[in-house]
Amino acid sequence: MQIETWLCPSAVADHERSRARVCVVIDVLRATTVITTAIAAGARSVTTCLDIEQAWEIKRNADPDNSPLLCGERACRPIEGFDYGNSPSEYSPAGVSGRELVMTTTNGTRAIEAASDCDVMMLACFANLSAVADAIISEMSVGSESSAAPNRQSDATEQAGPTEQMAGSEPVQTSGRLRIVCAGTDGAVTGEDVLLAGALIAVCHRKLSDTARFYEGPIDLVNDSGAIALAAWQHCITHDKVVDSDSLARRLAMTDGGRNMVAAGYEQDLVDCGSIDVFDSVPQRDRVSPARFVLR
Ligand SMILES: O=C(O)[C@H](CS(=O)(=O)O)OP(=O)(O)O
Repeated sequence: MQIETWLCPSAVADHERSRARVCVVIDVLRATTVITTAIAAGARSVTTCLDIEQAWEIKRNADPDNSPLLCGERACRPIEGFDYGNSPSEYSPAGVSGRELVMTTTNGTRAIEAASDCDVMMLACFANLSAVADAIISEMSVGSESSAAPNRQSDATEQAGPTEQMAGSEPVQTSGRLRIVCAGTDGAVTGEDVLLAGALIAVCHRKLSDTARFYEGPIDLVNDSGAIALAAWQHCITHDKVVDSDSLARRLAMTDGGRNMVAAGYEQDLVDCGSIDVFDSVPQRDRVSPARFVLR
C-alpha cells in the first residue's frame, strides 16, 4: 500500500494533488472527533459545509419533519442559534440519535473540502483509530472477502517488538494509494493531527506486517510527510511516554491545537479527543451526496 500524507492542505505540492482512491481526513481537535462521536451516538448523517449561512440554508430547505440539527464553532465557541458546538461530550445518543446533522467548523470542514478529490473518504480520530485502519485495509485489500478480513490490534500505543508476529495465517495483500490529510489550524501544521497521521501509519503497518522494521514492510511512504508523521508518533511513545489515553491527552495539551483549546476553556475536550479506540464507527462520505457522512 502506498501512503501519501498531507501535513496540512496548504502544504502540498501540485504533484501531490492528483485524485486519490482512498482519503482519510484528520482533525483531532476537534471536527473529526466530534463527527465520529456523533455517528457513534447514532446520528443518521453529518453534512459538512464551509459557511454558517450555508448551514442555515440547508436547514431552511430540509423537510420540516426531518429538520437537521446545526452544529459547529467559530473561534472555538458555539455559533449563535446553532444546536451544538464542537465539543465531543455534547453529542449523546439522547440528543442526536436518528437525527441529521449539519456542521461547519474553522478547519475540519475546510480540510474535508480540500481533500474531496477521491473515491472513498473516511474521517479519523484517536477514538476510532483501529477501526479506521481496519476500514482502510478492507477497502484496499486485494482478493477474496476472507483474505480482506482485518487483523485487529486494539492497543495503538503498543510498540512492535522484534519477535512480534501478525495474528492470522496469511498476510493481507493491499494495493493502491491512500492519502492522509491533516487539517492543521488556519493553514499551519499542527502536532495533534500529525501525531494521529503517524499513529494511523503505524497501526496499518502492524496489521499488515510481521516485521517490526517499518521500511522492510508492506507500506510505501511516497512522500516525506508520512515519514515525519511516523517519526513524531514514535517519538511520542518512546520519549514522551504516551502509553494510554490519559498520557495522550497530556501530550495533546502541548500542541498548537491543544493550547488553543486550553486558552478557550475546553481543556476537558482534550481528554475526549485523546481517548484511543473507544469507537468502532467510521464516518464515510456518502457516494451520492459528497458532503454527507454516514456510518461506514
Ligand atoms: O474549535 C475547534 O475545534 C477548532 C477551532 S480552531 O482550530 O481553534 O480554529 O475547529 P476545527 O475545525 O474543529 O479544527
